[in-house]
Amino acid sequence: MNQVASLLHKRAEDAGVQFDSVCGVPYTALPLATIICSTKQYPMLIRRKEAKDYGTKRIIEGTIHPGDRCLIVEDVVTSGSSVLETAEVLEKEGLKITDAVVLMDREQGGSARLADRGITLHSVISISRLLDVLLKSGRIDTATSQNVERFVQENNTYMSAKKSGCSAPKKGCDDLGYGARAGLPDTHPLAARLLKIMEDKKSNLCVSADVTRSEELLEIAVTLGPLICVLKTHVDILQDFTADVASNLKELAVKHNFLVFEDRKFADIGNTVKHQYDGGLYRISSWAHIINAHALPGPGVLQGLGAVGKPLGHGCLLIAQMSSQGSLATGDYTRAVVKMAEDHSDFVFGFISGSKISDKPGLVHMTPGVQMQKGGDGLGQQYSSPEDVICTKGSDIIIVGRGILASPDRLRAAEEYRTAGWEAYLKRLSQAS
Ligand SMILES: O=c1ccn([C@@H]2O[C@H](COP(=O)(O)O)[C@@H](O)[C@H]2O)c(=O)[nH]1
Repeated sequence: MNQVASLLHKRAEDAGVQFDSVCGVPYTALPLATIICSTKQYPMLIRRKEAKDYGTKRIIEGTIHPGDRCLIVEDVVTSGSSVLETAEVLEKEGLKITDAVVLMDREQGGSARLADRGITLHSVISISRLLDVLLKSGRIDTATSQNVERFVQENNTYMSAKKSGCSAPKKGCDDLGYGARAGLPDTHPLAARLLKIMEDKKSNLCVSADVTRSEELLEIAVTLGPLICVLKTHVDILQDFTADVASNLKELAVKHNFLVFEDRKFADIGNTVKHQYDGGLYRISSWAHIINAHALPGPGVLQGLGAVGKPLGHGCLLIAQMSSQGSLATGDYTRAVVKMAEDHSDFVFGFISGSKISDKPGLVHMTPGVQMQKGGDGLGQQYSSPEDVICTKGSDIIIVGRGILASPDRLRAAEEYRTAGWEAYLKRLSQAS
């Protein structure tokens, strides 16, 4: 208890928090607040959960000086509601509550909810940092860490509270349809074009045309073109690529109104990726509307790619999460990618991610690892269903490869995925309204 109390005090001190008194959230944090006040000589306020029915009948014990700043102390924060309840009681007594300090932030929306109410949350440790430490020291395995990560992402109390309270279409709300998002002033022109295609074609299906012969690639574009919003390629797995393949693909994209996405996953310094995008055998920038990049090298990768792609009106997706088992793109890394995307919104228009990770309605989320049935491919790929990806996880586009390519009737399979993706989107809209 002494160690924890000392860490909490140090956290507040390091953050430069100014306060006149301390109040612990009942009950677990009461002894922590007591130790801080006793060792560091602060006046302590005690919040009763229920007023006594005799004596002073006060709900706050201690000497109250209206206008004083009181620091709230808590052990674990999930939704932030206990901290808020305590803050409300203290504020009614005229105290100012600007900061709270907590041992562990479970990163399920508490910090955002408190920030909405003008309270900054300072945590000694977050759940993602705790997972990193436990994983690195061999105390938990990767699967456990990923399960917890997924649970945290899927149980964000702030996002779901916002969802249920979202009545009118406004920026950041989940009930904005693809078409409405296309028309927002902050939406990147390429994202606007894509969202409009999706609305017009009633399709949030991207087919991943992972084939090794150009003829088959073009055949997929011809047959499935009318059903899809994006055709994704891995040009470097083609055995017989020529410049003609690229120009045929461009023509088919115009004819069937889809965008071409080369899944090149650039991940080098700016100067190198610039050449890889613009030159070489494939001259990717001359035919792909969309490319993607890892954020690992830092913003230089976007400077290099942007120097080529921006003048051409192209756009880039940042890889914030991966569908493969054991992926290291989680937690703090994913959050840093979201920040990088938001800081480079003149070129980055969305993410490769397993779920919706940014509330900015102009950003598009595309999710690979999709098949009708959950499962894997034995080589690390993990599959979720269209319903799960679009409706539950709030992503925008399903990326489907072998779920369609391995079918004896690719057209029928693509239509099934298009329908499943679109119905999941309509269900999401109806739940939000
Ligand atoms: O995290 C990622 C990023 C990219 N992919 C790519 O998507 C397709 C998926 O193909 P399936 O046949 O549907 O498994 C493939 O081109 C991957 O390179 C991904 O799967 N996961």
